[in-house]
Amino acid sequence: MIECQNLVKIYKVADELEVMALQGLDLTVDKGELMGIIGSSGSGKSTLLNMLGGLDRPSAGKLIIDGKNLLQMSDKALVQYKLETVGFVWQNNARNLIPYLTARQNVELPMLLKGKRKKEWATELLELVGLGNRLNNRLSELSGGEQQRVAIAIALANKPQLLLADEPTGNVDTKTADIILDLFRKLNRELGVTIVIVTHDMQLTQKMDRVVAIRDGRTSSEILSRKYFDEAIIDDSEYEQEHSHVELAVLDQAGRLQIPRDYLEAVGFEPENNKVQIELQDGRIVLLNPKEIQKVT
Ligand SMILES: Nc1ncnc2c1ncn2[C@@H]1O[C@H](COP(=O)(O)OP(=O)(O)OP(=O)(O)O)[C@@H](O)[C@H]1O
Repeated sequence: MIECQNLVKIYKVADELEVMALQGLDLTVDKGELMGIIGSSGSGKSTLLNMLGGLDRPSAGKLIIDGKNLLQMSDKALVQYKLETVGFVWQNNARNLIPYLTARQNVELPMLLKGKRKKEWATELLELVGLGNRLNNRLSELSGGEQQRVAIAIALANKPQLLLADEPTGNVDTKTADIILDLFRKLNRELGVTIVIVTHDMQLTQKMDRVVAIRDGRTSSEILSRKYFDEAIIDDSEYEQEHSHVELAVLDQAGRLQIPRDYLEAVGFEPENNKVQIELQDGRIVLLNPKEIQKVT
């Protein structure tokens, strides 16, 4: 569904000043997947989501979504892409919602923009997100969690292939966050829509099959649930353990590997020491701290 290769995004902030928000990011997402993206503040998560959603254009690299090349797309095709292929859910749902319209009218709005209002589909969607009894309530009469569910129904109004959510549970309490994530899982299962969720909530990531960590504008590691890992990589039921995850570091096409900082710290690698010794030992690649080797010899 999504193929990002060596994706670069450079923002010009002043005449001579540039920020490289994505620094050659690689990411593949399969059709029908529900996956999470995590990373510290400023790592490039929102930038990536904006690229995937066609809200902004990458500076370089490859970005193919649903067979469409987003780097070569005309402005007109991009407008069509945003309307038809992709749906967005934001942390601040005021971006999607009109308070004086009812829940159903809000869901009908993107359909009207595309050309045709479909009352039954709007009703069906609101039922699907658990708001069948709130169809005719104005948005201002709904709770924060309910409004977020309307926002999800709006994002699905034009039957997108891809649903993107940027911190969708950022403004709700833990219990509501849990309900919203369960809802994403249900929609993923029942509608088959591919879902990418940016979150900093590690509790939520426990419930996802695959989580990709971004550091400094690059994919640094992937955390896979054991179940997903077994199906995707090895077929060994010995590993069956629910809610247990494995972490995979990403090896890019040039053979570069990013090692999580906490791993380096745990074995005493210092940031200023930018070299490790690399050895092949019994079919394993072993990284050694050069300082330790000096001590031994
Ligand atoms: N429109 C912009 N103009 C200039 N710089 C930008 C712009 N948008 C983002 N950046 C910069 O790009 C980098 C990545 O920002 P981004 O918002 O993608 O990070 P993030 O991981 O989503 O952070 P957060 O979790 O705080 O939202 C940051 O250094 C940010 O300052």
